Amino acid sequence: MPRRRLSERQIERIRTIQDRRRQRLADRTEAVLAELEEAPPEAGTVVVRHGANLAVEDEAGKVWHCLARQNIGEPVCGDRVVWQPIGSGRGLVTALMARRTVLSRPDFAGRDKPLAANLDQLVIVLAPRPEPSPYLLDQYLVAAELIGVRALIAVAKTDLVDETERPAFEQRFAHYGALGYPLLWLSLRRDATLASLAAALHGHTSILVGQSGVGKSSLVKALLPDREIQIGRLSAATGLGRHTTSATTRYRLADGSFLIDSPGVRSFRLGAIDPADLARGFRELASLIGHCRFSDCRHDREPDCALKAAVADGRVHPERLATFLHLLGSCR
Ligand SMILES: Nc1nc2c(ncn2[C@@H]2O[C@H](COP(=O)(O)OP(=O)(O)OP(=O)(O)O)[C@@H](O)[C@H]2O)c(=O)[nH]1
Ligand SMILES: [Zn+2]
Repeated sequence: MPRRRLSERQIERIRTIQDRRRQRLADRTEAVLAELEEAPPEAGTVVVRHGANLAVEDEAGKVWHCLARQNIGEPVCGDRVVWQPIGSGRGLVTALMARRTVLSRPDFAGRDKPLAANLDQLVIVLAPRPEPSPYLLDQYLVAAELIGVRALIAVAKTDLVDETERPAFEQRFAHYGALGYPLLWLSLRRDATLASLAAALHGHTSILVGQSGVGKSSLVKALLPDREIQIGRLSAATGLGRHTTSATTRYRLADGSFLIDSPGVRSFRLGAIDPADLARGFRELASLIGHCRFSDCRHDREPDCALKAAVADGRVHPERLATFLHLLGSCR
């Protein structure tokens, strides 16, 4: 079919429509820019991210629905940002401040993907059931050491242990206390106030991690009785909807401390790490590395191994060395 040429009049009309559109866009951009110039940049914290949308809390505690400028990197929950209001309760994030700490998880392609920033405490939850795994606990501790955050061991559901078995059960974790990791014994059945845990969270931005079934959700529920209200406030301020609740979110605890919650992060595992980094992850081993007779000691059957000597005289718990060697094996 031959192509029909547009008449002069039709072309003129299309031009006019395009011009008008262009003008409207220019006016709007100018209005946004004018407002940007008027409103000084402010600091804020990302409470939750949903795709390109961010809920940013300003220094006065008000939440703004923001978009981020494209060239500034990817802000995540907990990030400190510079932003400016751009009218109708919305804001534009113009810069990402340096992160003090960041918790990442490898994505499907094995690349580290940041999940939460600026947290300062990892609360590792375990329980009598499911059976605690020292190997998993050590991996979380290594992660905390490498990220540079405090680690706290919270043993939940302790009511499941008989009084007679209790000393032996507690003894299994005593060496972690000796390493300087605080140990908390919790039971929602016996003491739902969680006073000791609340005290340990005071002044920190914490995150709960641990294997499925140890009671993390129950602890979060008890710590955040107003979680639904906080979610409602966030979605009202941002219009992002309640489906954002499955995203990593920073909640405010009763005393003003923060708890970052994300179902996905709760069971994160240690990603691939460098052997040198691995040694930094074990407090008691870091200073022993390099003191074996052989520089390439595998800490296995070699004579004069500093690590095995430390286990033999009780300075290092055998389970800790076993985890270290197991993880070292997977580094190679
Ligand atoms: N006996 C006892 N059971 C508890 C306690 N706290 C939680 N539970 C139970 O333990 C089970 C697991 O608790 P959750 O809070 O769902 O565990 P979770 O770690 O969040 O599990 P995932 O969501 O799979 O990661 C539930 O049946 C809880 O009711 C407690 O203090 N004592
Ligand atoms: Zn050695």
